Amino acid sequence: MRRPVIAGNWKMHKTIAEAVELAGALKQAAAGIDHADFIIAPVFTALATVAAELQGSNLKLSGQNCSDKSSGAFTGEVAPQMLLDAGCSHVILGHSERRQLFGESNDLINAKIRAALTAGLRVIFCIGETLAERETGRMYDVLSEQVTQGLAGLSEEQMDRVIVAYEPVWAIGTGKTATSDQAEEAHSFVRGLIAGQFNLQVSEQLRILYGGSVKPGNVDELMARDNIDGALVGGASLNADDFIRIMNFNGTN
Ligand SMILES: O=C[C@H](O)COP(=O)(O)O
Repeated sequence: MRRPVIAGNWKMHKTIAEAVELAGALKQAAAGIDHADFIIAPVFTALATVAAELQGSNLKLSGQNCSDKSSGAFTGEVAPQMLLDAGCSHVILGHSERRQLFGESNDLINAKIRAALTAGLRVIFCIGETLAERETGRMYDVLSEQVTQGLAGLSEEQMDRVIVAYEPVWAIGTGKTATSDQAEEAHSFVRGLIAGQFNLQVSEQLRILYGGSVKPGNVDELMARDNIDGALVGGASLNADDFIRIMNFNGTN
């Protein structure tokens, strides 16, 4: 049985004060629920302050990105060790916005994943096809490349600290969610890839989250599917009521 994960990616939103207020509300809500792991990913500048707010909470803290280097003359970068230092247990890597807007390649994402795992972080590794890739029948090739190259060289022990998030790019921030059938099909394909690249046990233990316009109104249906182990939520994670409803999903698989 895989323990579900509900993660909120706050992207480039919220001041430190706003982040602490939202984290405080979520901390209170999370205290009463034990059916999943809960993770929030505020902006870098709010991490340490939010970490202090989350003391004693079952809500975990994540960075939204990190460098593949541990220190040095890399202006504007943040090392994995620095995320740990700020109170993070997780980091999101390979998000489609990083791939598309900042030109991150599968190789760079692989280097970041290795660096993050070596430092002791857990990784939420994002993959997903664009609409053009889906419509031209390249979806499976794209997912296959992202998984194979992104997770190249990782050990079984390291895979224990990796969560995959399948986020079809066409569903992110568009209000257009993949149907639960489309998501289940992609998740099942990804689990098969992991079985081939590692082994059956690693693939059975891997938690695969769905991301892309997850809302209070569709989370239960998604969470009810066999291969959907959680959600990576963008827009709806910025509102306490919406995210608390998502944390309280009803689906069973
Ligand atoms: O990381 C989260 C995803 O990009 C989903 O964002 P969204 O829920 O706003 O579609």
